[in-house]
Amino acid sequence: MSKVTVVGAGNVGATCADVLVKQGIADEVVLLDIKEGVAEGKAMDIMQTANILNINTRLVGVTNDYEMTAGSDVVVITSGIPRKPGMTREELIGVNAGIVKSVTDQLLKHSPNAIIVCISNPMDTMTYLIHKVSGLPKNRIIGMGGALDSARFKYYLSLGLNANPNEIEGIVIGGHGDTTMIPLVRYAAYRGVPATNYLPAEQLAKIAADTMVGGATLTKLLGTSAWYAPGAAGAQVVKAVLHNEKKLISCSALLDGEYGEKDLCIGVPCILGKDGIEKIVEFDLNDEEKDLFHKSAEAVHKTNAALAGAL
Ligand SMILES: NC(=O)C1=CN([C@@H]2O[C@H](COP(=O)(O)OP(=O)(O)OC[C@H]3O[C@@H](n4cnc5c(N)ncnc54)[C@H](O)[C@@H]3O)[C@@H](O)[C@H]2O)C=CC1
Ligand SMILES: O=C([O-])CC(=O)C(=O)O
Repeated sequence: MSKVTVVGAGNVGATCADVLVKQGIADEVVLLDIKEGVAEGKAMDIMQTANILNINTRLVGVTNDYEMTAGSDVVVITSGIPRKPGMTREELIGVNAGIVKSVTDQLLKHSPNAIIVCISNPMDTMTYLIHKVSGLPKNRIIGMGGALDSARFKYYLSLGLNANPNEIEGIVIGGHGDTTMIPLVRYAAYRGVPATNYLPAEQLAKIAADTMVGGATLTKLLGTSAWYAPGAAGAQVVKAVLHNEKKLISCSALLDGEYGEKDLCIGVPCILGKDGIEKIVEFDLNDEEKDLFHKSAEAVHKTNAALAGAL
């Protein structure tokens, strides 16, 4: 029996729970929110599709009842405020650090062996905060950002190539921020053939730039940040762990010398399996990519410094 808890029954959390249930990724899912009745209502609505869609997963919604989350194999943290148009993710740190810290403490009391997936923003810094407050081994804390950013990169590449997104390779590393993401254009490919063979450099540069501000673009259109792809990307990470898939997915991981950086969480290619982050894969970066990675790491360190009060 596999059990997953999703904290935060807002746009991202409810979508993640919905995908977990509809794809039958876990046997049991608990959706928890602090707002009275919201998680119960969303769980009820989702479960009323059970007969229509032939769902076998059991989903329950609870208001702040951590006893119900006990024994979870994976816990997903989406609680916290989203940004509004014109804001950066980093501006959310003041409110979200306190929420993420208290949620982590309560989750681990009831599921001491769980693998944690952090989605709340600013995600790299919230993932780092979870390391600091929990002291868990580094394989057990996964930041979800690169999975989404890579999906957006492949989406924009598919538009440029006029191709099926499922036949495209693309990965984004670095921080999950408007200016810190690094779409690795050199490694983008269509059916194994480098995208650089098909598209001119200026068009690839535009695809990379659109990917970097992918979240901001949606926030401007929607008035709040996106949820369908973020929720699905969260579920993709949960699935890789629960099903021991050994998939390579870009995730925010605690670095200890990899890519020449340490003491921060930032997006890098990770092999995900039953132990969480089972391996960090070091891609061969050229000088320009290395420089971008170090600049991205510097920016993430700077955001982490603002955590001082919360630790
Ligand atoms: N890492 C990523 O790729 C992405 C991260 N995000 C982030 O995810 C977070 C959630 O976004 P949305 O779902 O759109 O926001 P939302 O406002 O729709 O939902 C957040 C939920 O968290 C709940 N909450 C607040 N404090 C809580 C607590 N202490 N315990 C339990 N629940 C609590 C709220 O009641 C609310 O229902 C934001 O910080 C957003 O920036 C969003 C999209 C992608
Ligand atoms: O843009 C935001 O604030 C939410 C997020 O992280 C994303 O959609 O990439």
